[in-house]
Amino acid sequence: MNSTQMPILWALTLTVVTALAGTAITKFLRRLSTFAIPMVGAGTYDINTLKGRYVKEADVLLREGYEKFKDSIFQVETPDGPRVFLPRKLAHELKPFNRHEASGMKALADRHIGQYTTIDHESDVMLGAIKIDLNRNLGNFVGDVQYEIAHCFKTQFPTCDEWTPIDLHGKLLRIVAQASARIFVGYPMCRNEEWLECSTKFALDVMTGGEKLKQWHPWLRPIAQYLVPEMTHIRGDHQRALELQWMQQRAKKIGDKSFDSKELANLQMLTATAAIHTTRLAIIHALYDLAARPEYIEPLRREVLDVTKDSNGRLRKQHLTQMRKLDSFMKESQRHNPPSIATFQRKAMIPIDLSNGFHIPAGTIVQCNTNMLDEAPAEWGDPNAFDGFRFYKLRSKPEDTNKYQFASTSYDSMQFGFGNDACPGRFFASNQIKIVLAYILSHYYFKFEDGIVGRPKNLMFEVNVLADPTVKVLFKKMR
Ligand code: HEM
Repeated sequence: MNSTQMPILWALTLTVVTALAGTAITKFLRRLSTFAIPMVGAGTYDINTLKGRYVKEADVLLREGYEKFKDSIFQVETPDGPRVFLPRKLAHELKPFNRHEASGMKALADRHIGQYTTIDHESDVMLGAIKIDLNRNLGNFVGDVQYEIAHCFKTQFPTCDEWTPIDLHGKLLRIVAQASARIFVGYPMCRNEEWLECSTKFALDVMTGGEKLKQWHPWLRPIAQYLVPEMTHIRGDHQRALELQWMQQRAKKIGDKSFDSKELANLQMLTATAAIHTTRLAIIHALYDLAARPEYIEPLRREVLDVTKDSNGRLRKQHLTQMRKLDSFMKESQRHNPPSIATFQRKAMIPIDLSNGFHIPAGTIVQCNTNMLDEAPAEWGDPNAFDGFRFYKLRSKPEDTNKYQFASTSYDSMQFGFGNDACPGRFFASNQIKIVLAYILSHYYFKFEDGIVGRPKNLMFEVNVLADPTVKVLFKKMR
């Protein structure tokens, strides 16, 4: 062997030894992170089958866990290691812990290796921007959002003079991104193609980049991140977001100097990401539910036209409040098609002891099994049926008129999470969804393309519920 080959040999040996040591340590840590609680499917399937099942059919797996272990804690094998699922009732016990003790953001960041994908943020600036700047001004935004949505339909949608198949996933991504940007970054930036592209692609880059980087051993990730193209895209997205102002203004207002402008740009991207994909998906689910149950279309159209009859179609905040049937339909659609079947995810930042004696060590991620439809209160009626006016009827009692709204969270409605750290953007989302649906109901007829019978089955990616992107809905403009 000559002298030039020696360093290569050493490097190779070192890499192999590092990888072997890393694997052994990972296995050891994995054993430590396994809890003395039942594992769904253990004894029936091998570990790889269980991981695969979690990716493709977590809904079936969690149902099995629920039926077998009912009110007890169980764990599920996932590609990231075992995950602890709490029965919904234990959400009450985690509620008193603040975000620095049980953090939803840290749970999300862990899932997508946020230290690399740049989503590891626990930020009062971002929450203030949403809870204060956005939520206190919702009424002022309605007109602008309606205008932007109308502009999008005119410029982005085909004319639909005849029945025209529409790829809702693509079209609504653009519409929701632009309508949200109208408020987040203002006009004319909301029509800036570069911003729209980076705010819509960021989430995908985070998810895909995170999954690719996870294939590398944790010790090699600091270097491997430069080999994953999505990571390069993420850095580019941040650079572009740097030009924007919203978060800078909020940080200035509260005198917070701990964030440099790069981090503020990151928060801007995070907010857009949290807003766009969730809102778009809720609209698609509602449209699929409407196309599958066309008997709801006319009553909802009537409601939209009735509440706006004195304003020439121009929407104001109180009109959205008056759309109670639409609100109910949206909530029922979300009950059947939640964004995730395991909301209320928290990473314990301190050790937490539950009343049943279960000890959650610091660093553990727990989540609640929140989508068992049959756990609904008896007064809600048949829990498994799709009743688009279920919540409209429940609100008819004077004392319940402000309950059961799309954006209300409760122990029985955890689709937006639960407690102090439930989704802060839900009121904004509720308005955006109503404005888009009201626009569609008052301008288009729509139905599924021929051959689609009933409600298309959703797809699962882990605990996330996705609407089938291959389904086309036909649109025809009203005359
Ligand atoms: C239909 C649309 C939406 C759905 C289904 C949704 C759902 C959720 C859920 C389930 C959570 C976790 C809550 C918890 O763990 O308790 C969450 C958190 C969050 N959402 Fe939303 N969301 C939506 C729209 C939005 C919008 C429009 C924004 C921004 C304007 C937004 C910003 C956030 C943020 C910043 C958090 C983290 C909150 C925290 O850690 O305290 N979301 N969302």
